[in-house]
Formats: sequence, structure tokens, C-alpha cells
Amino acid sequence: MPLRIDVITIFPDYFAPLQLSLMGKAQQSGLVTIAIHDLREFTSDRHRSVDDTPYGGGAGMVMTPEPWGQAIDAVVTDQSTLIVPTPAGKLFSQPVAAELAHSTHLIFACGRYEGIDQRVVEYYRPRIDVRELSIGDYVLAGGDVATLAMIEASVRLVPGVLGNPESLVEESHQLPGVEYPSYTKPPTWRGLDVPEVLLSGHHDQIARWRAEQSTIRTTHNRPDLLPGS
Ligand SMILES: Nc1ncccc1[N+](=O)[O-]
Repeated sequence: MPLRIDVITIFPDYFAPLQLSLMGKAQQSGLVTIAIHDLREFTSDRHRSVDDTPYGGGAGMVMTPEPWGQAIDAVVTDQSTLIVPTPAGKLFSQPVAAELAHSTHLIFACGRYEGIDQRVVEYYRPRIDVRELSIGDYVLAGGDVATLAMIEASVRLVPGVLGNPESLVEESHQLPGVEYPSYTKPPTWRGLDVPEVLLSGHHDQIARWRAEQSTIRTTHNRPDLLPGS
């Protein structure tokens, strides 16, 4: 059963990159199907408007609920998971990507402006799995880039998408902490040598060195990921 993904957005062109590389191959292989829907196709006024001023005042505009209701109703099933990218959401992570990779149907609602009228979440929450998710503590202009990131992180975990599932095992965020540094040919580059141990062929010494490097890097870059932190 392929993973089905429906993306609803006012900028369908943002999702052209999903036709490239690994994401494109995943679709050609039939493991994943991705459809992009223009929210404005679900408006009914002449100006195809999708936003209005916020109740309670404040700057910016809020996306009106009805076009979203029409667009989501057009694709939703009782197997759907509705994902609303928002800085106010729970933090997206590798474990969440693994969960999404094993879903049946994902609907991404890419909001712009100050976000989507909250009643859209309130309306679907009793009916299907609804997740407000954030990819990080910074503010983007809308949910489209966040959706691209979440689709890429999730689809690469769909069984069969990655040619070599082995590369998933060692990946950062699968093991505690971040990944050790990587090197390839040439053995010397601009006077810089590859660490000797990596050329030694001693696999247990290499494993030890990589574990040490991972701890050093995690301590320096991401102490929050250290075990027991
Ligand atoms: N960080 C974000 N900023 C705007 C919209 C969505 C976002 N997110 O992380 O899902």
C-alpha cells in the first residue's frame, strides 16, 4: 500500500523539487504518491480570496476556514493524518518522521500569512489524526518549506525508498547524539590528511574513534542530545 501524500498550498510551484532525485524516484517506484492542490481552486469568489483580517485585531491576515474545509474534504478519508505546519506546533523530529513514514495518508495544510483559522484544526481533530508540527524555533513566511522538509525526512524512511537501508542505522538522530565526521579520497587535500585510523583497516579502532568523535561533536554542537541531559 503506497504512502499517499496530498499537499494543499497557495504556492504549488514550491513543490516542484519533489519531482527530483530521491523524492522523484520514490514516486516513480510507486512507493509514494504525492499530489499538490492549489487552495485557490477551492474558493468561490471572483478574487479567489483566501484570507481576511484577524478577529480581536492585530497585524497581518488570517486564512479563512472555508477554502480549507473544501480542499481537505476533497481528499480526506478516515485513514488520513492532517498535518498543519506552524511555529506553534510540536517539534518535528526523526521519530515523528518514522511515524509519518508508516502512515497510510498524509494531508499537509500549508498556511501562509498569520496562519489558518484555528477552527479548521478544531473541526477535523474529532474526525482524524491532526498534528500541528514545527520544524524549528524560527518563523518562515509559510508552511511550504516546512512541508518540503517533513516530506523529505519522512519519505526517505519509507521501506524501499533508500537503496541502502544500512545508511539509516548509523544516521545522526538514530543513535544518541550526532554523527561522526566523514572523509573520502584524496587521502591528503590542501595539506590536510584524513585521520590515520580511518586508513588502518582496524574496524574496532575505527568504531571506537567514530564513537569518540560523535561524543566530541555532540558535546560541542548539541549538548542537549547528550544521554542524561
Ligand atoms: N517555523 C515555521 N514558520 C512558519 C510556518 C511554519 C513553520 N514550521 O516550522 O512548521
